[in-house]
Amino acid sequence: MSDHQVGKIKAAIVGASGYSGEELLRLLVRHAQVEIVCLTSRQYAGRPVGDVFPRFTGLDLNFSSPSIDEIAESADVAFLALPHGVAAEFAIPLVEKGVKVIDISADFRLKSTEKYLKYYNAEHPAPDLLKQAVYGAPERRKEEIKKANLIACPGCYPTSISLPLIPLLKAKLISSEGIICSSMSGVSGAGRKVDLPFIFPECNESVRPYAVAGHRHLPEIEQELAEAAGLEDMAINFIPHLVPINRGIHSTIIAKLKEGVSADQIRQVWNDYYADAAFVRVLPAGRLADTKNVTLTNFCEIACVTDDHTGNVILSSAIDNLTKGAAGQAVQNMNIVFGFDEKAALL
Ligand SMILES: NC(=O)C1=CN([C@@H]2O[C@H](COP(=O)(O)OP(=O)(O)OC[C@H]3O[C@@H](n4cnc5c(N)ncnc54)[C@H](OP(=O)(O)O)[C@@H]3O)[C@@H](O)[C@H]2O)C=CC1
Ligand SMILES: CC(=O)N[C@@H](CCC(=O)OP(=O)(O)O)C(=O)O
Repeated sequence: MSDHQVGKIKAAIVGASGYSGEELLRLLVRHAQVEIVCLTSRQYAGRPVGDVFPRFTGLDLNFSSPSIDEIAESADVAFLALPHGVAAEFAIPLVEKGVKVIDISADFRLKSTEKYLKYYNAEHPAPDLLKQAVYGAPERRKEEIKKANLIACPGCYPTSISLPLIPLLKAKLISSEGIICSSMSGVSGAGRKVDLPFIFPECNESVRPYAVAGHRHLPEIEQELAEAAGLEDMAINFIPHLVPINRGIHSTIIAKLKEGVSADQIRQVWNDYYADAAFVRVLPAGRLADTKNVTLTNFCEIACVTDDHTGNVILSSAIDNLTKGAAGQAVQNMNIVFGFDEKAALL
């Protein structure tokens, strides 16, 4: 048994004044084995957390300016809820100083630095560290996560798309060609900032696609699907939409079924693959995924309908972008790294 299993571990939330940071705080304050020692924000440094997030009024914690030395001195684990590019600047010294880093940004998700350059319009900020990073999908990388010093939490859209598709690609129930993913995200996915396209009158009463055929999550989704299919590369269509809800992602995925595969077989393969998964809910025939059933939870719901007319299967998945799509998955990863109950603070 490691020391961590007997006492509380000390956690820092770097970028605690954003939406993912707020969600990390919501989850970690109720974690019996975690003490929050540091919450960073440049704008709100010195202010009590309840000033910024009134729901935490009375919690005896203040924001502080981000300082790598202070984080390294006080914390066993640091959650990076920072913009991509900035996260790597913190990850490099923190990993070096022996802090476990759980990164919610996209900096360490892509194995290919060429793809990072193409989709993030920047040279990869830490190519050497990238080799150490483990893609933190608990349903398929638990053993690697246990040993990791740096975890790259999957993106929100990739989580909602990979969870239903990966078991079907592995079992070869669907073709790896011609997959179409149409996803809808709530506005909190864009972060806690004032930006014209995301203010209320611009998004309310509106449903709009964006970044079609070039969204930065496309290479991440393709990377994970190709690995499951045993291929070097894969190409899919991914069409994200912004919808006027605060939280939640729903993905509708269309794939060509292999001859004779039934919806019951798909559910059986999912149930087998996810038999030990704490947060994947396979829905029975007749039900489709609904964001309202996963809001403020770490669950991903998955469901399917086969279409005899086209020979396609239609998959439906739902997550909360801030929980399973960000902070919840990060806490799940922390639980695995430190040997806690994987569900701690998440049920
Ligand atoms: N929102 C979502 O649904 C999801 C977000 N993510 C990822 O998580 C990360 C955070 O996202 P989100 O919470 O939405 O973002 P927000 O914009 O809501 O918050 C960003 C946080 O980072 C801090 N910050 C920004 N720039 C710097 C900097 N240069 N140095 C130090 N701190 C900085 C901000 O605080 P301050 O300015 O006060 O310092 C704030 O606390 C991003 O990489 C995002 O892509 C991942 C999955 C889902
Ligand atoms: C609605 C919205 O804008 N969503 C964001 C994705 C959410 C996010 O922060 O993406 P990561 O998981 O990569 O961090 C976007 O499309 O860029």
